[in-house]
Amino acid sequence: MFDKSTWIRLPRNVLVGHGVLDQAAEAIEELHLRGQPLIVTSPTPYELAGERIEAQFSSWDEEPAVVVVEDASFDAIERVIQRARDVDPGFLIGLGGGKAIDIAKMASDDVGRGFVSVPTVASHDGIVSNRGSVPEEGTRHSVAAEPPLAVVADTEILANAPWELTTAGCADIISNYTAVMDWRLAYRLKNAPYSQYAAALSEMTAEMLVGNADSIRPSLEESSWIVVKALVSSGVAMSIAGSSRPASGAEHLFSHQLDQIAPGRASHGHQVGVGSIMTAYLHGGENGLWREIRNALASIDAPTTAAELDLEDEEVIEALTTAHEIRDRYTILGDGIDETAAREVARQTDVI
Ligand SMILES: NC(=O)C1=CN([C@@H]2O[C@H](COP(=O)(O)OP(=O)(O)OC[C@H]3O[C@@H](n4cnc5c(N)ncnc54)[C@H](OP(=O)(O)O)[C@@H]3O)[C@@H](O)[C@H]2O)C=CC1
Ligand SMILES: O=C(CO)COP(=O)(O)O
Ligand SMILES: [Zn+2]
Repeated sequence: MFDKSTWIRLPRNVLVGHGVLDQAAEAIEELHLRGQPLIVTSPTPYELAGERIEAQFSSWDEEPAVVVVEDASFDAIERVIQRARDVDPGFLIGLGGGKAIDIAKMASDDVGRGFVSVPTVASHDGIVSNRGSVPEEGTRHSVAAEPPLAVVADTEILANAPWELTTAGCADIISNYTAVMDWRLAYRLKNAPYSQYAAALSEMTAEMLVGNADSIRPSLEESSWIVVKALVSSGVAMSIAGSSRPASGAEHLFSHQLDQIAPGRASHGHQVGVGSIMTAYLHGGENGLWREIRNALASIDAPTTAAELDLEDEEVIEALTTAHEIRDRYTILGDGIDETAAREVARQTDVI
């Protein structure tokens, strides 16, 4: 068996636009995928788009099987894997937000079938990436998985999704600035594996999103288009790198730690956005990029303070001082930031 860890695996058909949901089966057929589809979804996306997807397979030999998951958990993945073993599908379709898509992604890996991502929210770059992430007992397990074979992102549906989910997706992209800074630091100081192409793509994606921030407005379909393209691009950067490094640095460690300290309080994207303000400050000090990041987040209505994340100041300090323990990934936090320094950075950046 060859070592596939260095292969670059990307989605082949990426459909982004108004009404493309109705082209899902065509995009799938074009990939020569055969057999019964297994749709993995959650309640709201199923209600919004389930019938339209199912109808497209009515002329196929076998109509789709459907499994609706309520929560993102290992139990839910196990249930989907069991269903997939019973159904023996040709491929899986993840229809929904990060919950349904991650579960479809991880189950498809387990049963050795491809999967197609049909996002109904643009909440983070997991909807197109080669990473799966499932919360369990207050922690989050981030694992390597296969990226989707195709992505079908209907901007009409995405534009009608709750605005906070779209701003979370934007913030996840804006955080690429600091992720790349951390990655370069780790490359220089620790000789961490580094890809110039992936870093440049990730940075450019954040720049383009910030450059288009004025066009990112609630219920404006163009906004969803800009955000999804950025999420796809970020996912591609991760696939080129073979890791989440281009899109996940200390700001993500901070967010993962918050998921343990204050589970369910704020979304992934919003947490990494605030983390990015503080880690940019640590990288650049007074005159750094942190103000630009904060202004970009504020301009798209994303949180920039602990209070806007519904967090106590002390929870932010605890997450900052313990974030380096989350995983073996060198960042600007080094082997840990002490409490006085954490308080200083959070105060200087107006996070607390
Ligand atoms: N792979 C990765 O790299 C990453 C993965 N994640 C994972 O992703 C998950 C979080 O993703 P997120 O997308 O926020 O969560 P969900 O999939 O839970 O979606 C968020 C909410 O939006 C609802 N919803 C979905 N689509 C629509 C729509 N079009 N209109 C109105 N409501 C809608 C869902 O309803 P309902 O529950 O009824 O279906 C849910 O209440 C977590 O499991 C997290 O661990 C997070 C970051 C990165
Ligand atoms: O959220 C991600 C990138 O935006 C994935 O990163 P992690 O590997 O830290 O879960
Ligand atoms: Zn992220």
